Amino acid sequence: MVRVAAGVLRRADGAVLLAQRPAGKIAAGRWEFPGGKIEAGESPREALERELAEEIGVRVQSARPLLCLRHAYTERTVELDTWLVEAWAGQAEGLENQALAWVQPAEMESYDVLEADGPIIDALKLPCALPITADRADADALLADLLRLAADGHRLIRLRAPRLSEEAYTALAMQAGPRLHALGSGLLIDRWQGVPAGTAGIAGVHLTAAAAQRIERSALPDAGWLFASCHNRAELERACALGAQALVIGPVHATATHPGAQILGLDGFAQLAAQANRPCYGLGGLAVSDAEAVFQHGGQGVAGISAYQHPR
Ligand SMILES: Nc1nc2c([nH]c(=O)n2[C@H]2C[C@H](O)[C@@H](COP(=O)(O)OP(=O)(O)OP(=O)(O)O)O2)c(=O)[nH]1
Ligand SMILES: [Mg+2]
Repeated sequence: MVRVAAGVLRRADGAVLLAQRPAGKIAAGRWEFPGGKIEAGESPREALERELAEEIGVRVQSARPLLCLRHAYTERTVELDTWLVEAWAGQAEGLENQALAWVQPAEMESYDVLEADGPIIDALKLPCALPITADRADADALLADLLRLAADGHRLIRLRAPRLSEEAYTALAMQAGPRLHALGSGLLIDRWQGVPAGTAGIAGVHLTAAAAQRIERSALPDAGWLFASCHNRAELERACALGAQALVIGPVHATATHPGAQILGLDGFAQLAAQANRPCYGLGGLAVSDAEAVFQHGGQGVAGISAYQHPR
């Protein structure tokens, strides 16, 4: 297995740096995040700093883990340890004659990026915060919660409302979606069958672990995000087999909402996330201020109900 460290330089406007692999290397002409093989005795972070200096002439000033994933190409398996770099010194230039491009994550479809990088692009498109609605029986109160979360700047909100009937849930999703969309936000819903495809503000589907067990892949919508919850290795494998693009893994810590559940701890979370090869949110007893610890354990960010109940 080839271990690789790669850096995602991200500017304040959200654009990230892609480099085109130069002639003479494997997959020449395809786009990638600058980086290269980790040498013997080097940590991933050291390799990142060396590769970015060698390939694009920048000195890393601050970086945090973004996503670590494995991908099997036909001749080799790579482990890509990617880092989000938001502060660096120097102007990026292609020191190995590679073309460079600053690209918004939403516009990467027009670049022929290496196959392994799909989940990295997902990680860049997805927010770090995933608020989940509190367990309420009143649809109007849920709508007010959704609008407040969107006004707080949340781009993606999980509508969890097990106490609503199927009808009430569907009506709420169809009413809230367009209003959230107008605020730059969107919903992940778990009862989508009655919601017309293409409804504004419906960003995707979230499968509970129980739903992921029983659903057929062919019953899933073919547009939008697919998220799934998991609590252990078997559920994680099921979610990945269904093609979930992002996972919500928990409980990381004890929570009042799910007493009696098997607590993973941050280390248990990290072990599962390391198997996932896609963005993973930690859920359960985490606060917004735990995001950094979640990043350090290989996660995308913090999912939660109480974490986001007060304005940030
Ligand atoms: N840098 C980088 N490599 C990637 C990405 N995605 C991906 O599959 N890879 C693969 C391609 C290569 O097989 C491997 C990186 O090796 P490399 O050829 O860039 O290694 P290097 O910079 O040390 O170059 P070399 O001197 O050994 O040729 O990882 C990516 O986004 N960035
Ligand atoms: Mg390289």
